[in-house]
Amino acid sequence: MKIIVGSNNYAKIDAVRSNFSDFEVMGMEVASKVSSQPFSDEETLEGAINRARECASSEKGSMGIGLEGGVMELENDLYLCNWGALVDKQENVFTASGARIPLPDEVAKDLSKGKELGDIMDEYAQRSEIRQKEGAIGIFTNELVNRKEMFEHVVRLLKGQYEFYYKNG
Ligand SMILES: O=P(O)(O)OP(=O)(O)OP(=O)(O)OC[C@H]1O[C@@H](n2cnc3c(O)ncnc32)[C@H](O)[C@@H]1O
Ligand SMILES: [Mg+2]
Repeated sequence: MKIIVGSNNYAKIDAVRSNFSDFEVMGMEVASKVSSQPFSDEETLEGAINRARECASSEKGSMGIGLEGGVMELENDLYLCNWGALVDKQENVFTASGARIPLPDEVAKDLSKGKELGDIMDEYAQRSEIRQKEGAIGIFTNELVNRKEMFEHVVRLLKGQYEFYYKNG
């Protein structure tokens, strides 16, 4: 069976591949239909679902997975937040969220000026393409948890719910 991931970001595609080794997994750029930098759980989740739906409907018989990164405000801090959605061939939608950590004030300040986190992180850490590699979560956890690992956990939560649903059908 085929799984289409709504992104060309390696951190996302590899997170799906490592959980679905017996599936054909491919990435595809789709519209999240939310802002490129989501600013709440609701918006981030919506982006993940939109991506998954578009992937699933792009090819009959395939499953779609959408993974979306965003930030959300809590107790005067901005937290990294991540959401995933899996849409199966019957159009059932499964959702799960990922780990969250607070962002330093200077990063939060740049975000509120309208910059995208991916760009802020490259500037902050003087590296390139952090979004496809360790991610902000990797930088701020001393690389104990990188972006692929974080998404792997989200994908496992999606896969597990999908399996549970069909087992208990
Ligand atoms: O190509 P797509 O799939 O859109 O991948 P992306 O890296 O842009 O990722 P998202 O759209 O899911 O995330 C929204 C924004 O937040 C950034 N972002 C989110 N989590 C991040 C992380 O852990 N490290 C670096 N950037 C992150 C990301 O680069 C975007 O600017
Ligand atoms: Mg993006």
